[in-house]
Amino acid sequence: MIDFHNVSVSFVGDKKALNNVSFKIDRGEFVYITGKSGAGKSTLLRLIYADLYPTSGIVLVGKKNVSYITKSSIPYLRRNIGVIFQDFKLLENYTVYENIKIALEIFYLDKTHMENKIIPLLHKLDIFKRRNTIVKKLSGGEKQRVAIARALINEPLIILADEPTGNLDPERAETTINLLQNIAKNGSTVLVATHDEHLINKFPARVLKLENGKLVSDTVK
Ligand SMILES: Nc1ncnc2c1ncn2[C@@H]1O[C@H](COP(=O)(O)OP(=O)(O)OP(=O)(O)O)[C@@H](O)[C@H]1O
Repeated sequence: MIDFHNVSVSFVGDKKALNNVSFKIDRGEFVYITGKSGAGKSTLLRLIYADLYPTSGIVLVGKKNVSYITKSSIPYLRRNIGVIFQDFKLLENYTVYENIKIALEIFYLDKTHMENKIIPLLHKLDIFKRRNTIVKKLSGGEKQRVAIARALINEPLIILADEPTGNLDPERAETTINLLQNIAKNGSTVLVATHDEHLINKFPARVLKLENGKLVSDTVK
């Protein structure tokens, strides 16, 4: 599903944000990406949703080489990828419900069909009561749960989560990882960038560890 061959990324000068990284992730795998701040976790995720191209090496997503994806076909790639961003990237002046609905609109569902998809997910993430609230009035933890709902609503083949539990209390963080692991069991491929060793130990899975842009270990906890 995701295949990195000797991938490097340089932004400026000689320093590499990713340095000769290779790994393969199969369909339905749940994988943590760990490493200190600046190790390259976000850069690795950005390559997968074609927000960035490798400086050298090959990134294959579902057998497609992302370096050859044209700007006009990026939306087709992203239809299959749900991204939970560190800074949420929600529409702050829209309600919780509208933020999730917009992500579904590309599928042209009727109103009832849409509600039948959105409402159970709002309950699952414990944000149903906030469905008509404008996003800018929400707490950080609530915004994070909306961002998670928006990423999951299309049932994408790949879910990329950059510190998805960073703003959540420990109990909600555990619920979220549990939810993401269950989604992987249903066939989606899930990558979670996190610093949180406690969560990794509590919900063990494959761990790719980055240090200064290098992949230093690939282990199953
Ligand atoms: N747009 C950019 N321009 C220049 N340098 C960048 C850019 N984005 C990232 N970097 C650099 O690349 C390296 C890797 O950054 P990246 O954001 O991938 O790390 P990270 O592991 O996700 O960190 P964090 O946990 O703090 O989000 C860092 O040295 C960072 O300063």
